[in-house]
Amino acid sequence: MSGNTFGTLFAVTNFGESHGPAIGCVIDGCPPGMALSEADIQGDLDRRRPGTSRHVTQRNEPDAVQILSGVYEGKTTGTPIALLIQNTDQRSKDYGNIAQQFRPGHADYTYWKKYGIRDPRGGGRSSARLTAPMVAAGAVAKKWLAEKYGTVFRGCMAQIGEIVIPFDSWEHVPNNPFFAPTADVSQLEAYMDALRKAGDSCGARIRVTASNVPVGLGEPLFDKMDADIAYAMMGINAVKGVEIGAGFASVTQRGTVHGDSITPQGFVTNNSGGTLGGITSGQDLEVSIAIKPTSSIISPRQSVDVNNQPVEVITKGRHDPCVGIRATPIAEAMLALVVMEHALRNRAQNADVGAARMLHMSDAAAASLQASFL
Ligand SMILES: C=C(O[C@@H]1CC(C(=O)O)=C[C@@H](OP(=O)(O)O)[C@H]1O)C(=O)O
Repeated sequence: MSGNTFGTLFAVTNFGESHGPAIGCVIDGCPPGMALSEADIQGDLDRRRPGTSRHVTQRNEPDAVQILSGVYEGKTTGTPIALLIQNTDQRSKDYGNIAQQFRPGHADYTYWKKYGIRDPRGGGRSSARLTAPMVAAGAVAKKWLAEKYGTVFRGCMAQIGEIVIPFDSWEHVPNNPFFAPTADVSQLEAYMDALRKAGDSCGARIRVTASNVPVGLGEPLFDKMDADIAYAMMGINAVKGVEIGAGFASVTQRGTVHGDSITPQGFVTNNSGGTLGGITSGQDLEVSIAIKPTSSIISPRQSVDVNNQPVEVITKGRHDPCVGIRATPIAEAMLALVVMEHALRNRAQNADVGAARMLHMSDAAAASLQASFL
């Protein structure tokens, strides 16, 4: 395995480079019979695409998706779904110097050391552009899960650099370039304008949730739901931390506080982040990720070239001063792929009883259904 496929039952194989002719993915394992068109996928790609505000890279890609296979007369056929996104706005001359040098904090160094060859144009295979096919695949998973269980995925920016963003309402998220859940983003705009002028970059914290998640997804020892979420989130470029539920705040919580009380009406709090023992509880999945500052910045930094000679690296070209600004739809997509994988897995092992519980039947009703299967 060479690390380009995510998932097993809903397997997404990602291909392409930032400045090659196209990028895309092949989804193998999508259940048949679901209505699917490009329009179902394009909305999320539009939310992620570059060039949409002054706060992100000015590379202008339409990221128009084309379905090449796996759909007949508007429905998935159960065969591989190939999704293609053309690259149309490459400017490879910006990468002339970088081809021989290593940007501090970038995969340039490790790709070169590992393979002895790399496509440096736009970051090549290590480019954050390769998140676009995952967003496309995630849109397919989101659609299936919405139709089957009513599952809804939402994300927002919780912090940019030093600025903690208050959560006012999900309604604000689509109305500003930051995916901020608040109406007034003037402070964020001023912060980013100053950062860009200073030739520097910053990190971000992104929150992503899933509601109406079926109960019982996730496996007992390994392949826990939370373990797979962490694996998926760490697969996103520039992610350096993942929290589930209370996350690192659990360190200072007491057991009397952390354990979510259960009433006949349900859980009182959600410190667990929607998983207990690695298995979904039916509460919302609550995930938070830390994204590091972009490594491609114009400010000069100390490094070496491919001959190990000292150089001062200055990264020219079009870059995101904060890759976190466009990360919200990516995190939603990766969470959807994890839930999709586990939904199919649970269906395979536990179809009858699992289905009853997933539909939120009472334990007594599920037990009587179970008895009828034996
Ligand atoms: C194109 C995208 O982001 C790119 C991610 C990226 C990198 O090194 O990760 C470098 C830049 O590429 P280029 O120099 O070709 O403009 C970004 O614009 C995208 O996300 O679609």
